[in-house]
Amino acid sequence: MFVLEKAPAKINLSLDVLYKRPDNYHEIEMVMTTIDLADRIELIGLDEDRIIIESENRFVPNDERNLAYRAARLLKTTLGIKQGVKIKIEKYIPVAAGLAGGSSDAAATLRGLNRLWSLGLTTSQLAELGSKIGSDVSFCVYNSTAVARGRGERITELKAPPACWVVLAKPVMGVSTQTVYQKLKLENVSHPDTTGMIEAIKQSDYEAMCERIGNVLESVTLKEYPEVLQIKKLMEQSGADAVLMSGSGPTVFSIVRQESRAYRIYNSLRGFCNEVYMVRMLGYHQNLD
Ligand SMILES: C[C@](O)(CO)[C@H](O)COP(=O)(O)OP(=O)(O)OC[C@H]1O[C@@H](n2ccc(N)nc2=O)[C@H](O)[C@@H]1O
Ligand SMILES: Nc1ncnc2c1ncn2[C@@H]1O[C@H](COP(=O)(O)OP(=O)(O)OP(=O)(O)O)[C@@H](O)[C@H]1O
Repeated sequence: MFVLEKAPAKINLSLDVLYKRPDNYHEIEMVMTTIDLADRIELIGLDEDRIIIESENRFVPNDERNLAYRAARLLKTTLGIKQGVKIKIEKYIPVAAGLAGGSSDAAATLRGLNRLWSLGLTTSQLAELGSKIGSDVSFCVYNSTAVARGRGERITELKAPPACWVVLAKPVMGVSTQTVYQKLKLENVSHPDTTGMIEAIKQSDYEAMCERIGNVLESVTLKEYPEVLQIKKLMEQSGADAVLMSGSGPTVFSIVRQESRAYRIYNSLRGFCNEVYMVRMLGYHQNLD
């Protein structure tokens, strides 16, 4: 028996940090959506009681450090499951990019094992389990558009954003999420209008969505890494409707309505950056231009 699951990347349309909590996490409020850039997860049932990770990507650990491994182990220990699983990860999402690749693999593993082992868990039960693996995993379990609060685990789903193209560029270095949060100085940041962003999505108001885009973590990463700032400026000059860094970075994305303009940005970035992608926000397959 085997099942296949798609594990899409996320982007943050807005990311606000409200305060630092006593547990050393930050209380956040962010609007996220999934994009059509996805890893492919294959789960193959094993009779023996073990978890095997297979991945060709040299940046992805194939032991218990892998978030997909942790997801399988968590389900097994929580529910006392004695069967094993081989988890094959075909990696397409860049690693340590601010696109929640590992979290999405963990979430896809939770969804897929729920099917493979006929566990009958609800999405909210899977999301609650996912929060024990990482702050972004709950959102990734829902696999849609949502507001995330708390440390990222309190999810309220939203309708899909207005149709558009997303061009992403990832500079070569990876960024440590923990270090970015540690270096954040909240007194110096301008906070995004989260309520306005939620309203723009509810109204399917593309212009308002573009105006309300914002990420307080840019104040750290753009300062520490001039390459990221340079990509952001290039995208702005190339005629994007909105440009933002995703998560703690270093990936920067442009939002554009017209396919022809998305291609222009994609082509102009390819000269500067090895990893450039042009995708749609998920859920839109027609009437884009
Ligand atoms: C930057 C984002 O990706 C935005 O979606 C998330 O906030 C981070 O999600 P994540 O990578 O799943 O985060 P975790 O693996 O839970 O935490 C990594 C580290 O980031 C910091 N962290 C994370 C989430 C949060 N709300 N406050 C934090 O301060 C903590 O130092 C933590 O040790
Ligand atoms: N399945 C996985 N895919 C990618 N990286 C993984 C995976 N499991 C564990 N990791 C480890 O997690 C680290 C961060 O990887 P990931 O691609 O999830 O970062 P990210 O996109 O910046 O995450 P986030 O946006 O949630 O902060 C990697 O350096 C890698 O060692």
